[in-house]
Amino acid sequence: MKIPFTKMHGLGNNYIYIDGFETKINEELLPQLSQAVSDVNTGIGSDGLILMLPSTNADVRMRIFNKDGSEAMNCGNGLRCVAKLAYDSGYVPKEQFQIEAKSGVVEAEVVVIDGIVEQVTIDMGEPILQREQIPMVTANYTNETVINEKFPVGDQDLFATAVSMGNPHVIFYVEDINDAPIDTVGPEVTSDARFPEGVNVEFVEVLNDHEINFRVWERGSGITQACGTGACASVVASVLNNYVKRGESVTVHLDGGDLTITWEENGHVMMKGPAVNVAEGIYFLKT
Ligand SMILES: N[C@H](CCC[C@H](N)C(=O)O)C(=O)O
Repeated sequence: MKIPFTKMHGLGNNYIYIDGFETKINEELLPQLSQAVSDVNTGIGSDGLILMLPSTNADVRMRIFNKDGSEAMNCGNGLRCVAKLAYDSGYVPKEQFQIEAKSGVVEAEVVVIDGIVEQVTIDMGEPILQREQIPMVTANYTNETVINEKFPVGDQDLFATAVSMGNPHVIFYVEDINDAPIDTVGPEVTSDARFPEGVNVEFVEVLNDHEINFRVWERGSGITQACGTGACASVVASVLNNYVKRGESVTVHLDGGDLTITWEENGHVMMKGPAVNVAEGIYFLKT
């Protein structure tokens, strides 16, 4: 089966995008298709697979699968690229529209310069802070939320802040992002039993009250160049820990570049950043 695709990235967080309006794929094949296309040796090479699909609740729908084939509830970089793809494809001939993710419907706005979508703003909605909804399970806890809570990992006492953007994130603060134990703590915590659905693991260095450095070990994909939902969760966590201010924009420096995130006074988290086309092609699915 020949499958047309577009490879796109948001700050280096790259996915294989399939236009589900044109190409119909048996959805039972999607997890293994994500694994196959993500493989840099035998596939195309990516952090996973994203489908742009018709929606009855919004202008378009996004489904996102990680490199390991697991389906995720949300993807910030993916939403920006789906917005670009939907606008460029002509399916959504307007600059403000809605996208349905598994976690819910978000508002998107594309910034078009000389006919090209360069930047996209997504209203990511409200973060989820109640530990049982993250979900995070811990014995005899006292607070409903998880803010700078002792979180033993091996023989280390780390301190965790947990936030969901529809998908689960745990944030650890470090003195220097270059020393973040991403290769050890990342894989260990992402499948920790205290997170029954797994978790995206973020490390944050606070530079000042409007700038943070950020690295991520993503659930289902490992280290990526950027994580949009993770950047949103990290700004929320930084407000909760009094490092940055509610209602003020924060520049998040990720491996792949910068995102501008604001946790607005109305409770919504706004994310602004680029979406880039890399290539178009045909993938030969062996069935
Ligand atoms: N690995 C994530 C999904 C991708 C999120 C990330 N790429 C983003 O831009 O938000 C999860 O399993 O929840």
